Amino acid sequence: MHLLQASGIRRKYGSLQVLKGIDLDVAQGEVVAIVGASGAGKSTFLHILGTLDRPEEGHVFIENTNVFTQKDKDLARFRNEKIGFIFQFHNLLAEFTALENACMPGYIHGNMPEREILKRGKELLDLLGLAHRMNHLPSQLSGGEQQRVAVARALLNKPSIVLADEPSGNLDSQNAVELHQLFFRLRNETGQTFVIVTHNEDLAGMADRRLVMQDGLMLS
Ligand SMILES: Nc1ncnc2c1ncn2[C@@H]1O[C@H](COP(=O)(O)OP(=O)(O)OP(=O)(O)O)[C@@H](O)[C@H]1O
Repeated sequence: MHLLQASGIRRKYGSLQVLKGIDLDVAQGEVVAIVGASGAGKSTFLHILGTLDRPEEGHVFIENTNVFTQKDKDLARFRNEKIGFIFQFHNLLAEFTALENACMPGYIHGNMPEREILKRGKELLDLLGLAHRMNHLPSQLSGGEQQRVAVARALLNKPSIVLADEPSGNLDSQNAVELHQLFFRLRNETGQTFVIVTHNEDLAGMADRRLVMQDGLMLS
């Protein structure tokens, strides 16, 4: 059984058929990269995998849950618990420290005692080489450090899967390489599963599978 199974995903905006029937199976512990020309539909597909958007047709199963049969409220809870997101622009909250930002999904989730949330946040920031930056505000961190805080935030609730959309798109090449290595380290050490949309061919080449999207279809 796959960790994630998407089948027959179709989505249109107005008369534009952006996704034309896409299937994707992802195994536990896999790192899958999706590449393709601008406008191919990669972000639209990733948003659907992340339950941020609903398809017109098709199904997504994550850990055996048929996600879109859930009501919006249940889906929001499921998303917070099971899915970690990393975007090109990290969207850290400017008035909160690195630690507070990393802990945010734990506070939203509301199931873990605060002590445990803080413990997990500190452990993750430590793992990501940010032990000495926990009490800094985002504005006091470099771009690479900010993106690593976003990675810690994505991992806080121990998600089943992390979805990343151009995660290194805003980083210089050195920081990009470090971030990419971090993904594989997390996979190797914790079995974390990733689906990553990227234009970065070095990252795509390192992935277990490099899939190509074109005009709303998955080519390989
Ligand atoms: N909310 C929206 N309303 C209307 N059209 C949209 C919307 N979101 C995306 N589109 C269109 O859908 C198509 C696919 O967009 P998408 O962002 O999924 O592509 P992409 O492959 O991720 O591109 P890029 O590599 O440039 O990020 C594009 O033609 C885009 O203009």
